[in-house]
Amino acid sequence: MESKYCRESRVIRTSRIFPNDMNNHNTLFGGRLISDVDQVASISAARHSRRECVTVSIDSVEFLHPVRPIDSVCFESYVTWTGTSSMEVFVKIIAEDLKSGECKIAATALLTFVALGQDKRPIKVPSVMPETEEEIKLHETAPERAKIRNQKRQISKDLAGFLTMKTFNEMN
Ligand SMILES: CCCCCCCCCCCCCCCC(=O)SCCNC(=O)CCNC(=O)[C@H](O)C(C)(C)COP(=O)(O)OP(=O)(O)OC[C@H]1O[C@@H](n2cnc3c(N)ncnc32)[C@H](O)[C@@H]1OP(=O)(O)O
Repeated sequence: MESKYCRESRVIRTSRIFPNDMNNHNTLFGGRLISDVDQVASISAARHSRRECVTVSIDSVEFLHPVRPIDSVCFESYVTWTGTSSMEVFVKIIAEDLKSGECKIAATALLTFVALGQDKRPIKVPSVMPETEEEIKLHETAPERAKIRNQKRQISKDLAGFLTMKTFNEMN
């Protein structure tokens, strides 16, 4: 299977902030930002695999600076690394003060998507060829993050096996 460059899965989307997107601190609501991150990242996963993709894990979201009503917000995402059917997607969120032009990295996120075949089961995806310094850094450090993800997944599975539906069943 052929490999693909990070730039082939790159998505860039810039938006304004509207009153409905704000929290009670008058800054961008974190949940709103995560929803947009998932949307943008899912397009990168689809561009890389040209398959239907599902989010299996939002691995990290770091809120570094609040986004204010005067800012525009730019999402940049691309696939950094792939396993067999899984793809790690990095998202960088840049806030631009539209009055002064000052730009800040407001947040970063890493997500994992899985490509599905016609049978809705995981299917193999192309590997990644990084080119820029940032892409190379993210690509080289990805196997270690994948190892941690798999450990966390096992812990979550073990916990799910232990959880009870008792309260839910009693209340419904
Ligand atoms: C081309 C265009 C088409 C257009 C078409 C139109 C459709 C337009 C739809 C738009 C869509 C928008 C995108 C929204 C995205 C959602 O909103 S998706 C909704 C939320 N997500 C879900 O519901 C996913 C639920 N999970 C699942 O269904 C199953 O876990 C899956 C994905 C089928 C995988 O099944 P499984 O039995 O767990 O498979 P398994 O072989 O164990 O693992 C497969 C891979 O997934 C990885 N993995 C699984 N779980 C995890 C986890 N929790 N953490 C990390 N890695 C994991 C494994 O490590 C493995 O990786 P590889 O070694 O293959 O690289």
